[in-house]
Amino acid sequence: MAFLSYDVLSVPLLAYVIGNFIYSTQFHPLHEFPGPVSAACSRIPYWIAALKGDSCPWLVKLHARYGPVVRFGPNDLSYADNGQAWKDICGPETKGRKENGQSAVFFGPPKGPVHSMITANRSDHARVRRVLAPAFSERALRQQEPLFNKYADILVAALREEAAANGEKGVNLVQMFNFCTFDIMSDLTFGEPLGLLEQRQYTHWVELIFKSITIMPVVQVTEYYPLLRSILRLLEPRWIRDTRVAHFKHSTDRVDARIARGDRPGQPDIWSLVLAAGGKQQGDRGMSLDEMHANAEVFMTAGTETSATLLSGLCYYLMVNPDKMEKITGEIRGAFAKDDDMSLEALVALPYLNACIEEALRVYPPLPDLIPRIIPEGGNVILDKWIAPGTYVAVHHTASYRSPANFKNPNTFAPERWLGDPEYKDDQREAFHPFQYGPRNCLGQNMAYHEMRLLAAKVLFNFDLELCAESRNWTEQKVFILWDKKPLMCKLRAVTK
Ligand code: HEM
Repeated sequence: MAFLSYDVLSVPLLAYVIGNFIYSTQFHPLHEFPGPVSAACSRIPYWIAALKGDSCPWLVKLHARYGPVVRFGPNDLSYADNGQAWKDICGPETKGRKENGQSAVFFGPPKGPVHSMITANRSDHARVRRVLAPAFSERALRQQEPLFNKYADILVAALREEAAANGEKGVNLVQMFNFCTFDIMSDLTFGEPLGLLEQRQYTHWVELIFKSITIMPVVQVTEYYPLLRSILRLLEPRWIRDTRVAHFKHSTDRVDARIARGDRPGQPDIWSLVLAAGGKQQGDRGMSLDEMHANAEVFMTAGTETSATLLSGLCYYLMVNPDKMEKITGEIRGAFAKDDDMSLEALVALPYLNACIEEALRVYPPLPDLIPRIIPEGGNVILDKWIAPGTYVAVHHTASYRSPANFKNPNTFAPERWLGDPEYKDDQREAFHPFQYGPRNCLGQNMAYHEMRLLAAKVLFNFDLELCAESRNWTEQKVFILWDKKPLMCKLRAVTK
């Protein structure tokens, strides 16, 4: 009897496996694209890598083996070409071509009643982006300069205290940069800091932001399989739902309080610039209060950890490349007599600082993996090949930036490649888009550059940095959408001027 039931179950299962194998590898619209057979038949190999935090090196290896286009799941293509794929995948809608959509599976369901700009449909995205743009313009950044300076100075003072208190034990730079970028963004989004630099510890709310990012692959698995999603939603313990609601409410309450308080004279934040430009109108010219809530959450995740990651990576690569460290500190310390001289404008003019930031974005991009788009109805052409609707397509950041076909000596930290060094004349710069490409690229890109220049310059102006032995292999990290960063321990010695 047991033998019979075994047969009853195993025969259809075997038929499914064989049928799926034949369809996936011979008849599926993507069957001609190279990649592992197991990945063509099932998304499970990708999920295993993603859940272990290994999807990034897994995809880099697949590109090294199969070339610039890899089929890494039944409906999934990853690209690492010399730049055209960015245009074909993330470029704007044109007359004959629809925009590829954002993936709801990748980003998960909205936290509140409406979508943030990240997952909004094309027309809502364009409207919200237009409304928010004045708060991220060069003009706005100049008005916000005193705020950036204030936190940069608090960071330097906090580092001085930590260095004095910890001596040879070292200071965790990852944490200090996170404290600073969260304080800055909270001031810009809620009109008040979180006080992290002051208290030198994360609040529960910030810890939950980090946790919600690391569980993203789990959310993605459940979003990918609708039945699994429905079952898990039914089984979800009440406390998880309550925590999610409370977390979102924490930021909506803060936005509401900020709006009720009104503007702080002479201290423009994001909302004062948006509201001054007529932002909070209903209809097609403004954004609703729900949208303000949803996008405040985005600013607090997209605009904090990313810049802190780059700054940590930059310091690490400089510490392990003493010749580059000497050049950059020479440039910064030679250009300014005192901290107050470091204006955002003056820092734009430092070539080596800017080249080091660019190179750190290449070797340690804050979003190292891929952000997929979905091919819309009717299909789209990518790299001269028609791709069927419903396919997930993405450019892989790390595979593109570490490809020897795109960058000479790809694993070497060489800021000189951004300064016209003839050795790097054949580098494929069009492949490099750490802030993504097209109408949904990073809205905060200019802000990020100014912030990173300022914080890097202030730290390197005031301190000599030395890597602690325990952080020697710091870049060996897992990736759960973002780098799962270990502490970056380093000894700081105040520079005497
Ligand atoms: C080194 C620092 C940063 C990096 C590498 C970075 C990277 C990115 C990337 C790759 C995207 C595209 C995501 C997608 O395809 O959906 C993005 C979007 C975005 N980023 Fe950044 N970002 C950084 C800093 C910032 C900062 C400081 C802000 C300020 C608030 C910010 C705000 C945003 C926003 C609002 C979006 C969504 C744009 C849209 O959907 O139109 N980012 N960022």
